[in-house]
Formats: sequence, C-alpha cells, structure tokens
Amino acid sequence: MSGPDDAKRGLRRELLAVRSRLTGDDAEKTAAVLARRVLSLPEMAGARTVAAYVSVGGEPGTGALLEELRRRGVRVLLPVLLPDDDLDWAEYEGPASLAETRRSGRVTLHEPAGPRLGPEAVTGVDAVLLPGLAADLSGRRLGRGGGSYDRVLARLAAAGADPLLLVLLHDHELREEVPAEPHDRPVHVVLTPSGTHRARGRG
Ligand SMILES: Nc1nc2c(c(=O)[nH]1)N(C=O)[C@@H](CNc1ccc(C(=O)N[C@@H](CCC(=O)O)C(=O)O)cc1)CN2
Ligand SMILES: Nc1ncnc2c1ncn2[C@@H]1O[C@H](COP(=O)(O)OP(=O)(O)OP(=O)(O)O)[C@@H](O)[C@H]1O
Repeated sequence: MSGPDDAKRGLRRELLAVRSRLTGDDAEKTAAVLARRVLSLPEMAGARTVAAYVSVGGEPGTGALLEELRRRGVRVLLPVLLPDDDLDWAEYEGPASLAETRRSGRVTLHEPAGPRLGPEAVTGVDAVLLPGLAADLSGRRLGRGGGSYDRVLARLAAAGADPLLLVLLHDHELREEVPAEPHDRPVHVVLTPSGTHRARGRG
C-alpha cells in the first residue's frame, strides 16, 4: 500500500543520499551560523535547560551551539538511545564527556557518558532541538524513522509541557510539504543557514 509511510521512506532515502555527499567542512560552516540563529531567538534568552543532540555525519553541526549554551550556564541534556529506540537523557559536560556508541547498520553516535536522568527528564526543559531530515513551514518534521522523537513529543504533551521545538536543517531540506501521519506533532521553528522560519500557527 502506498501512503505517507512510503512517501516518508522515499524522501528519507533521497535526503540521506544528499547528506552522505556533504563533508565535515559543510557541517562546521553551517554550525556557526545556526548557533547564532538559535541563540538570537527571543525565547532562548531565558532558557535554563535545553535538550539538544551531538550532530553526526551530514547533519548540520550542533557543536558550536552546545559549547555556547554551556558557556552561558545553560544546562544541556543529550539523548541516549535505548534498545527500543526510546530516548534516555544525560547532561552534557563538554566534549570529553561524550562516548562513541555504535549500533549495527546505524551511524556512530556521540552520547553523554554521565548519569542517566530517565526518559521523563525531557519534560522539564525550556527548549528541545530535534534532529530531522526535512521539515515544512507548517512545522511538519521528517525524522530518521525510529519514532524516538515522536515519543519525546508525545511525552511532552502528556506532561503538559510546552517547550520551544526547534529543527536545524540544510537549506534544501526545508520542503514545500513533508508527508505527515496522525501521530506527527509539529515543531515551532525551522532554522537553516539562510533563514529562521516560524511554523505557521505559532507566534
Ligand atoms: N545526532 C543525532 N543523534 C541522535 C539522533 C539523530 O537523529 N541524530 N536520534 C534520532 O532519533 C537518536 C538516535 N537514533 C538514530 C536512529 C537511526 C540512526 C541511523 O543511522 N539510521 C540509518 C538508517 C538505518 C535505520 O533506520 O536504522 C541512517 O540514518 O542512515 C541513527 C540514530 C538520538 N540521537
Ligand atoms: N508516541 C509514540 N509511541 C511509540 N511509537 C510511536 C509514537 N509515535 C510514533 N511512533 C512510531 O514510530 C515509528 C516512526 O514514526 P515516523 O516515521 O513518524 O518517525 P520520525 O518522526 O521520522 O522519526 P523520529 O521521531 O525518530 O525522529 C512509527 O512506526 C510510529 O508508529
């Protein structure tokens, strides 16, 4: 049967192929401008705790942002992938506190080595930086397909938490329309090197 699920799979393949051709240089160049964009959002001025992730492969770089958040005294939580693709969280304490983790068929991740805070820890943050492969101006986001962040978003909603939801992308990954399924929940801001895009329907 063909539906949003197949459309998502095709788009993922296409976008991952483009990312696999990007170099580390591309990631670093985008990192600095994206960090500036995120930090100049008015909502970020008062953020005390932020859930983020360590970029890998062709993902737009998050390194500069993580360092600057820490320098400002913001508490940064990073995801730890659980066997069922749900996410636990632990605090970012600098590049030396990260460990490489490898799961077969998947890109190597850099995960925090410190104490785990439990999956519910994300419900206490002021902003969540979500990884994505594409998004549109309605805030629909295409992830890697594990459903990890779908579960994070469901958990936030269940807890009545309403943190700012951000996605960092390359310019070509901001699409006219991303296929959506009923469980998908929109993000608030899509940032690319050339623009900060607020999703329709939110401030
Ligand atoms: N930097 C980063 N950290 C992250 C994520 C992410 O997307 N990026 N995650 C986001 O949830 C979680 C980890 N989940 C992941 C899920 C799949 C793959 C992966 O390599 N997928 C293959 C495709 C094969 C497959 O589907 O497993 C790929 O993308 O090439 C990596 C991480 C938490 N940490
Ligand atoms: N709240 C939830 N709890 C458990 N599984 C869920 C939840 N929401 C979605 N899923 C499942 O997760 C799988 C992946 O969903 P989808 O293709 O939307 O992932 P994605 O949003 O691209 O990835 P991610 O959330 O990891 O960034 C689907 O099988 C979906 O049914």
